[in-house]
Amino acid sequence: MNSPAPVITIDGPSGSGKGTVAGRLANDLKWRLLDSGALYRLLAFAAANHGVALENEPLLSKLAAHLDVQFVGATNGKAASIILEGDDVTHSIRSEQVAAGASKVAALPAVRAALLERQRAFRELPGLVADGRDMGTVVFPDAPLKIFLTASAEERARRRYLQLKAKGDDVSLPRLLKEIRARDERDTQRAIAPLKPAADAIQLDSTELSIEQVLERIMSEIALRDIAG
Ligand SMILES: Nc1ncnc2c1ncn2[C@@H]1O[C@H](COP(=O)(O)OP(=O)(O)O)[C@@H](O)[C@H]1O
Ligand SMILES: Nc1ccn([C@H]2C[C@H](O)[C@@H](COP(=O)(O)OP(=O)(O)O)O2)c(=O)n1
Repeated sequence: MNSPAPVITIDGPSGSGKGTVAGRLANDLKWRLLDSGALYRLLAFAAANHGVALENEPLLSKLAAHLDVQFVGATNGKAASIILEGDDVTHSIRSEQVAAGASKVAALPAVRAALLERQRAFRELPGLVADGRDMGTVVFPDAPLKIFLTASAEERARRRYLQLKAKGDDVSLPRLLKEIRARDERDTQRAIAPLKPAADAIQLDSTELSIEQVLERIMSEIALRDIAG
């Protein structure tokens, strides 16, 4: 039997650098990229469009199963654009309001079940880099390399502040810190697939590391395991 495509999972809380690092790795390795958080964001966004309450588990899981989404130009690195039901939502799903909604719908077991196979379908040769909360624990438990990326809440809020400000958003640092803490709490305390490191994950605290230093550490783990050809 052929062995499955290798997967590198990068899990961790908001602002730890998962998306940036996953995108860079996928680009360098020429592997596929799964931004699993985008799926939960898209669902929260679609729910708002269709007037579906964020607590309505049966309807949300139906919506999740039939989510009409295209990741355009996503051969490697980040998707150039994300199209939901024909509309370009690449930027609109990145607000903290949508993120809070994503964190709410993500706590519903039927929603997670509806999105599971869609996520696993991203696993293709030569390999996949997957970022999220439960990539190493639930979606790809057999991944040969699992990273759990963290940073202090203050540093993560500071990074998000700079990121949103650079986009021209009207943001407040104390409010972002509060929102990040609320999301951390919801994501770590939920009963299903909570945010936590897999038993075999390598934990990296990026508070005092640059993006390049985080990448170097991960590249050395890849080399140790000989998983990227
Ligand atoms: N190690 C780091 N040092 C400084 N800034 C970082 C670091 N990692 C990521 N960033 C920046 O922080 C912001 C959030 O990073 P992102 O990758 O979106 O985090 P996540 O996907 O974990 O929420 C981005 O603007 C990114 O450039
Ligand atoms: N694998 C995943 C990915 C995201 N989620 C949920 C929980 C998160 O707070 C939201 C948004 O995730 P996303 O990774 O886009 O958020 P950040 O970029 O880290 O701020 O979705 C999840 O439950 N499981």
